Amino acid sequence: MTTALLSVDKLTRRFGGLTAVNAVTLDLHVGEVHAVIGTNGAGKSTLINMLSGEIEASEGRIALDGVDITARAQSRRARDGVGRSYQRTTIFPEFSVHENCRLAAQAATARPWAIWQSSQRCATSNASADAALEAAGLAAEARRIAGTLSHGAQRQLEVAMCLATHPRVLLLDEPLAGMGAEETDRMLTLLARLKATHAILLVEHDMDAVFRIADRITVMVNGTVIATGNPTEIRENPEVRTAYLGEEQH
Ligand SMILES: Nc1ncnc2c1ncn2[C@@H]1O[C@H](COP(=O)(O)OP(=O)(O)OP(=O)(O)O)[C@@H](O)[C@H]1O
Repeated sequence: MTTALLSVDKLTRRFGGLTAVNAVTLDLHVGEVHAVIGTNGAGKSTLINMLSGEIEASEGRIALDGVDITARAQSRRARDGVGRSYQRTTIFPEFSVHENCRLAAQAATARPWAIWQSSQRCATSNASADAALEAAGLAAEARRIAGTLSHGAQRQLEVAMCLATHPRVLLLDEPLAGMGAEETDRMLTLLARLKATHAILLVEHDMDAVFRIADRITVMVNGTVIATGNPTEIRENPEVRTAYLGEEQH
């Protein structure tokens, strides 16, 4: 097993009297898709929001490459290589596919005001956008207006926008939501390719897809991890079957 790229140790988040995430510990490795599953309100989005830096942890530690980043702001974490996608689509529909990626690349730089420079002069951002679209399988759509893409291709574009920021860790919040079978297949193929060079955390409700793509699965119930293991271990775990998969314990 490789050394973890992102280590999460006893991460906790309270909202008043509610403990949304309770002492969660997990590791993300390059070469692995690590899925986090759980029923509605289990704390999955809150966990991702803490890892990306959108909300602060109440307790616990997040380390990237062994360096404590718990107190770092979201913008700094993004520059350090922690990228995320969102549950809802965040593209600019009236801009081209390429422009969306270029803007994402520029926004992630240490000089965000460069966003006002002529796009032609932003050679680095253009190159990042080209590479991200290639990696996400969208190079042929670069000139299309983003809003005219299919729903599945728009979710692919969101992954491309994330890739344009040169992340090493990908935090993906329900990337398969609303997708048909063919679009799901395309996204899973993309994730299988990306995991060779990234550590991927996948929050997803589509259990068929999770069990197809995940190398490791963490199961959360009411903010607490009740099991972590490979798909076979999780499928056979009696506690998981009772608490989450809705089956009686035999
Ligand atoms: N900003 C907030 N203020 C108060 N409570 C919150 C806040 N954000 C989340 N919660 C609560 O924390 C708990 C965990 O929510 P969270 O959205 O992380 O769950 P989830 O597993 O992502 O659910 P879903 O699958 O429905 O997206 C829920 O009880 C939710 O109501």
